[in-house]
Amino acid sequence: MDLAVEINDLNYIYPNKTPALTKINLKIKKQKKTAILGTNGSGKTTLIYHLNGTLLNEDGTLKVLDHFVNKKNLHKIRQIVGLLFDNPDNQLFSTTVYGDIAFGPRNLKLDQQEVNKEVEMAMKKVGIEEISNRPPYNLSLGQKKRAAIAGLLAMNPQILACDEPFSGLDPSISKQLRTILDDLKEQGTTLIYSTHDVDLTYAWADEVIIMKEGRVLDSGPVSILRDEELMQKSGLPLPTLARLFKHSKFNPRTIEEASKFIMS
Ligand SMILES: Nc1ncnc2c1ncn2[C@@H]1O[C@H](COP(=O)(O)OP(=O)(O)OP(=O)(O)O)[C@@H](O)[C@H]1O
Repeated sequence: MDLAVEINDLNYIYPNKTPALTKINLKIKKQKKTAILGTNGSGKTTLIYHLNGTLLNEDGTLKVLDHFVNKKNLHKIRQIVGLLFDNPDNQLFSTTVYGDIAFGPRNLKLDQQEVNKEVEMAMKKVGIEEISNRPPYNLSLGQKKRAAIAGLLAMNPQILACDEPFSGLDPSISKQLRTILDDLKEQGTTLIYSTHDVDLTYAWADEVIIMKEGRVLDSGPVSILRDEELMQKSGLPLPTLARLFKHSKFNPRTIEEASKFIMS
């Protein structure tokens, strides 16, 4: 199996002694959309922050594309894993969108022409060319998220780890962002995102990791979200379509699939 991330016996306790992750063992596949799903406080963000070394494990091991995540490796790890923060204001600091996206390539000491090329490519992938000269602080949330993603894409990460990427977005902007992320996956990027949205995950993700109180309850293909006992343990509801089609031999994951079934 081609692995993007491999985690063995990872524990993490915050400095104030809150245990946030306990005995995490996980394998996350390459070039898939993997959701980290759990109720508030279940450890999703803490886990995502470990993927690029924003938080460093105290014991256990974490590897991304066969590189150990540790203090010595951080430069390499952050080229491999782009981390999208929940709040894009924590990611956008320049006076223009262009400046923010150019920050990473400039740090890599690329010449101006190469920087321009990376920035233009990244802006094109998320469709924000027209706001290149705007200051990030007065953009809409959807624009800020796209600008922050472009900043990550300019570094050509193989893995994109997104903390609650869809929170606060209206349905149409959320859909637009999913299309952008789908295109990135098509181009070979591995996507890992945290969420507590079971319906969105059931419809969109390939794989799911279910967290509860800092532990992994279960992981596997999204079909595990149909397991009532598991979902009850997780504190999350069954996906609406799984509930509706509980007694059917069909398992539609999207409204489109469900309506095809109903009309047939
Ligand atoms: N900086 C911190 N210092 C101390 N404890 C923290 C810190 N950040 C998170 N925690 C605690 O760690 C545990 C896991 O929190 P985490 O933010 O990872 O959960 P989450 O699943 O992402 O929650 P949410 O969905 O609400 O964002 C919680 O008990 C939380 O209170």
